[in-house]
Amino acid sequence: MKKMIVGDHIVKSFGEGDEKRNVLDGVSVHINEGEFVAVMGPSGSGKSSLMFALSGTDGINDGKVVVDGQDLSMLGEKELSDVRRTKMGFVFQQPTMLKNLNILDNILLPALRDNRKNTADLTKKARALMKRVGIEELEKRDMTQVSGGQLQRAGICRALVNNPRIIFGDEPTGALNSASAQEIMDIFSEINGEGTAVMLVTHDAKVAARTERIMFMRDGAIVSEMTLPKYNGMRLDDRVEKVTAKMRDIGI
Ligand SMILES: Nc1ncnc2c1ncn2[C@@H]1O[C@H](COP(=O)(O)OP(=O)(O)OP(=O)(O)O)[C@@H](O)[C@H]1O
Repeated sequence: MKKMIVGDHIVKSFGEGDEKRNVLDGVSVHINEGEFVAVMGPSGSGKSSLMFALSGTDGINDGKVVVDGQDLSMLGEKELSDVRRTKMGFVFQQPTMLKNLNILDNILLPALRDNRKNTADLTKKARALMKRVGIEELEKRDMTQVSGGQLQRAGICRALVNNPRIIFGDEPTGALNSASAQEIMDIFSEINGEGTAVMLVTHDAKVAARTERIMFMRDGAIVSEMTLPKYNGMRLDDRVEKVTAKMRDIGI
């Protein structure tokens, strides 16, 4: 399997002098093309920092991150932002959307910054995505007129509109009730089934149990990993039990 992203001895630190602390302490990790992975671990263990490092969102202090053979530290700001815009999509716990724009325009906003793309084509793509995730009726509403689950669906459309090769999700179901969370996970599974890699940071064993590889972090390091067969919609409870047993074993 081809590696899409490789992190090699990543060190990320905050603070100066005696206060200096490594939040990523020499982490080596990879994500394969089309893979579905989760990162779990206690609060403050470095999960989001790892995601920000692997996506080139944040610089690192040592080690390197290579995306499709390109060492991110060798790229200028413009090239780095091109890599992020063309290859990556981002979904957060609370989608940040502008209040004065409707849902459709919010979905289109980041993509339209890339003026090489045609607005009509992008709009068509955005509408197709909205239909697919079941929010096609909502394009004229603003973010205060939709539910949390609908807003997150819009966030996923926004992340997908540029056809990324990987979606990074930082607690994408964290603000949702459990039924909406599972529906959002159905969408991630579908996207992944079409070949897009997905990396989710989550506290929720039910979310992680949908993926095929889980990395467990503690104190800025990956302390354990488990793999699961691709989820086929069956026996989620058994998978969740395996994940929680592993968490108990390693004490997180
Ligand atoms: N900008 C920053 N300045 C200083 N410390 C930071 C900064 N960003 C993160 N940290 C610290 O780095 C550590 C790791 O944070 P990170 O957000 O990666 O953890 P996490 O595992 O994602 O936590 P959570 O599950 O609570 O989101 C934490 O101790 C956090 O306080």
